[in-house]
Amino acid sequence: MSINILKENNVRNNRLNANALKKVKHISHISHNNENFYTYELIQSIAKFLLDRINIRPKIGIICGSGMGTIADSLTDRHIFPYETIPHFPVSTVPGHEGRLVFGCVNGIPIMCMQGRFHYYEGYPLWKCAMPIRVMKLVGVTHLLATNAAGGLNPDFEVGDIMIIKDHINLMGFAGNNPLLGVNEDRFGPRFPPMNKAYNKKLREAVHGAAKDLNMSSIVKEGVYSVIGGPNFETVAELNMLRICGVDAVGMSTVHEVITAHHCGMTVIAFSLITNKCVTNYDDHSEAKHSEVMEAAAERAPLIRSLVSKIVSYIDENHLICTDEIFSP
Ligand SMILES: O=P(O)(O)O[C@H]1O[C@H](CO)[C@@H](O)[C@H]1O
Ligand SMILES: Nc1nc2[nH]cnc2c(=O)[nH]1
Repeated sequence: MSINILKENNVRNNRLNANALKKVKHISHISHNNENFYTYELIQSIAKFLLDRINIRPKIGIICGSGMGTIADSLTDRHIFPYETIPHFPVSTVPGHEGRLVFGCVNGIPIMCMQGRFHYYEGYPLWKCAMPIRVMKLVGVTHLLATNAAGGLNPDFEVGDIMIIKDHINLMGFAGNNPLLGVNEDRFGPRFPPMNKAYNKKLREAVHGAAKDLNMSSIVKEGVYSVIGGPNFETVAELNMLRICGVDAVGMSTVHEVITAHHCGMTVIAFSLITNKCVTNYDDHSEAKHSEVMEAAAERAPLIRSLVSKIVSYIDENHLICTDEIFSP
């Protein structure tokens, strides 16, 4: 090929790339649901809105699962933001999710707590459900503690057990639905984040240690969580399929938050409260009910608060000094 043809090809390619980039720039603000993605600057403005109104600078974020809002109620020196008062925030629509961001302290350690999370089945795309995690990141949070209520699929699990999540199966991701959809924002993290170390091993061990101190080791298990989109609970056949795939507990949340947190370099620990045993045979006439999920959560509330308090102290004592991973916007 002559030098001239090569030059012409280069010019044409550059023009095509420029056009493609323009297009991508245009669509980068449009989601599959034809709504705006949150830009980095918008998330920054939400973080600033919050930081301008509080005195503490939390490094630990907590998400309260269904019926576990008392974790937030037990914080001291609270500053509460109902979601509807925060610019660009979605609102909570699920019973057992109060819908407030609560800043406060556990054992004197500053915390940013979501008293109520967002679920896909509420009609929000996953990137919107997970947006508060990015707000946490820009507020300065380095460690995320996510809790949820889940159905126990492992036959050894009982109602009231706590399952430390060691891994997940992102069923919604299999179908192409992911909180990281859209043009990647490099200031948060890489386009293709690995997920094999999403649930921090050291913190998982620390939770076992905390459970031992609290004399509750017999109810603390470890396992794989899987997310379905909801809002219906699973069929018998679906549950049997999930069990064959190695799932120990099933729910409708958390995975989008964990992916988003891990993507932006946060250290993650998560646990499920087993609020019901999954119905895996046709002769069992019991049915999953949200009211029972909430009752089981209320019953375990004091133990969960004690466990959370121990985990927070552990993170404070052992992890926050390690600042090399901390991201600066
Ligand atoms: O995962 P969290 O928010 O704890 O809630 C769980 O409980 C609800 C069903 O009872 C679903 O939303 C499920 O995901
Ligand atoms: N998907 C799902 N979510 C839950 N949340 C609490 N229990 C359950 C359950 O059995 N299935």
